[in-house]
Amino acid sequence: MAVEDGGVGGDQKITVTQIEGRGRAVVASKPLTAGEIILKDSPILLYSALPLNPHSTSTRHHQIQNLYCSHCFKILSNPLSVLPCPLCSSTTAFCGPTCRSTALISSHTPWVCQTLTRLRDCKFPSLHTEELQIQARFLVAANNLSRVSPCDFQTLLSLQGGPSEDANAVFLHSLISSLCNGESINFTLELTAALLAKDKLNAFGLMEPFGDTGERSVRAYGIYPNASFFNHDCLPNACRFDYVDSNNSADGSNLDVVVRAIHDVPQGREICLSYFPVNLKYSERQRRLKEDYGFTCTCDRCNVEANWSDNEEEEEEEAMEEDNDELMVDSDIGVKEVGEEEEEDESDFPHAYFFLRYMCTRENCWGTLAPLPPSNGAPSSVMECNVCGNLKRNDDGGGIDGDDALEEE
Ligand SMILES: C[S@@+](CC[C@H](N)C(=O)[O-])C[C@H]1O[C@@H](n2cnc3c(N)ncnc32)[C@H](O)[C@@H]1O
Repeated sequence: MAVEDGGVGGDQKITVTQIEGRGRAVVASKPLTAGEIILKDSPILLYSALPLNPHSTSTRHHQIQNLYCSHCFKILSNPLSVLPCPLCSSTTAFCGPTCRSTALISSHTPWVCQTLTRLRDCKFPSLHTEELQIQARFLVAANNLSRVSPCDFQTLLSLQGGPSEDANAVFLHSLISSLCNGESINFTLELTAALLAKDKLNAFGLMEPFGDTGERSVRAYGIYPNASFFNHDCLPNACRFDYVDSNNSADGSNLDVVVRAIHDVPQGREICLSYFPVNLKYSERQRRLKEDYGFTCTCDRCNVEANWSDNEEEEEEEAMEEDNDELMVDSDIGVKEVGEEEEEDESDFPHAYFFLRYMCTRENCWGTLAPLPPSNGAPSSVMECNVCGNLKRNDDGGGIDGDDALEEE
């Protein structure tokens, strides 16, 4: 394992290392305590997850159009301070003068404004899929980045993902080139395809607040160059938080992502995130990792579950849906009530402990729990869910009781 550089973001808690078969990987350069902040990272590029023409897709999108600041992506809570874009006022709004003036020279330049308006107005039926519209938004943002911040654009180019045959790239490349009438910089088809691949492999979704329906929808996508180095594990030892609506937007820090250790991590251990909710079953995880990220996962959990029968997979899923109170490992049914006999071989389901301790018990949430950051080196006994934000006290006697839920901050 060769160390590529001395640390990420000047923080010597972690190093980026090349691991055969996994590419670049983040490794703990010292022992990390549960809850410790491993990385705070700011985006080099952000774009809305709303389709260009919300009317052409779903009512939900129609309803939430213009609910967010187009620069800092905070909810527009004060209608009196909302300012429209001077050029495309009907589709773009900002939470105040600071976001508007910053956006006009960075994320929403006149070129972006004009190109998005042309894309919205164009009548290509093939642009009527949500996927293409969101990819078009990304390509416009990436093209703009190459003009306003060439250095960040080079960073984007350094991320994982190369050109491949991609029908969407062919269509979007020709569409954006024709709409720009030569005003687009030299984005070749190959570069367009590579950028779309980088977006697919590296973009993080900034999620809508957790709703009662349990539906997880994305508000915006961001490219976080350092957070992009984390590889995937189906039982991660770190998870990612964002605080778009609660943190300060004046300095852009509301858009930062924070990666925290879920439990203690020894020096030299690779630090991994899960690229999706941990409750997905084996076949679904393998399918998504292959189709979306191009690899076959061979993590400890997958190695165990690869030998399970379909029945066992379904039983694990059912077990995770049960109330998690007072459950223990059981090799046949995944989990069992405390007090039942414990004769079975726990190696068949070694990750039951993870679900009991680190999976949010709120209905339909499936978020991951990590302790709050330690204070004076002592680990916190309060766990925070990275999806719904709930705080729960961890009694450390095994298990987290729903009755211990704390008020959300
Ligand atoms: C967000 S990038 C992670 C950093 C990447 N390894 C790099 O070199 O930049 C995602 C890509 O990393 C690789 N990767 C992530 N997790 C992996 C794993 N568990 N096993 C093998 N490859 C993995 C895959 O190529 C995936 O498409």
